[in-house]
Amino acid sequence: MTQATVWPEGHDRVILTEIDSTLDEAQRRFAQGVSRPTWILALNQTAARGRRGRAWAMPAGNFATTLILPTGDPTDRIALRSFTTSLALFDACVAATGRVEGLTLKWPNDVLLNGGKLAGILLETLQKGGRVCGASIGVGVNLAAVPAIDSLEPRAVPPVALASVTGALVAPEEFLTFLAAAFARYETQFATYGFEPIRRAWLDRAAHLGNDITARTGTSETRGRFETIDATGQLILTTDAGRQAIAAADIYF
Ligand SMILES: O=C(O)CCCC[C@@H]1SC[C@@H]2NC(=O)N[C@@H]21
Repeated sequence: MTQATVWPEGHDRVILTEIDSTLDEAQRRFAQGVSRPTWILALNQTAARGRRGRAWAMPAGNFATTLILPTGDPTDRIALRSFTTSLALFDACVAATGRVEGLTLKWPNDVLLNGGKLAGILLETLQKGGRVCGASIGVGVNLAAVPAIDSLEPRAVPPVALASVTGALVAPEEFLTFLAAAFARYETQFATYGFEPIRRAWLDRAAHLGNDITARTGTSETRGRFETIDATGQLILTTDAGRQAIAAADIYF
């Protein structure tokens, strides 16, 4: 069962049949002048990318969007949108399916369903004249199908599709409204109360909090107990060498 949701006031949307990557399209459109939050939804992408230079495969029926978010915020505050977006994505999945069972968040911003990767986020900054003046937030969700399994890296969380686990067949256009509405709510909360309530909400939904996990940065690995995330969104691990704050890494359970 889905709940009625309205498109958020002040946000624009563009729906494209096909594009190389919605992140690239966001850069192009921002360069031409975009002053309001603008969601670019593509029904197919021919050159989509994921975190750390990986390709992102998009079977038919899956969800791909990039939000152009014009903002004068400094880059450390822009980076925290990674957490507001993952919370919004979590809520959009609940709204689309009517269930919360099995949904968790993996640092920094993946959404897991029954331990499999349902959705990922890639956040980049937007610049004009060498000055950062916005974010492009790319979101991919396996709504209908999982990408080919041969593209999976060793130890990576296997992909999972919303339709096969929950039975919910959600159109990308419908999912976009759930996501945009939830994002607008978190954006208001963030602007009003700062990061702390976002941080707590994120931790409430965190996968493997309190367990030993491995953080891989380039070629080095750190294993420790996943204690929390700090006020800047860094991952805090308690390791044999003491407490460590990690700004960017891939996580393995
Ligand atoms: O590696 C990840 O987990 C992030 C995946 C982000 C994929 C989305 S799909 C829409 C947007 N356009 C892209 O080229 N990538 C992002």
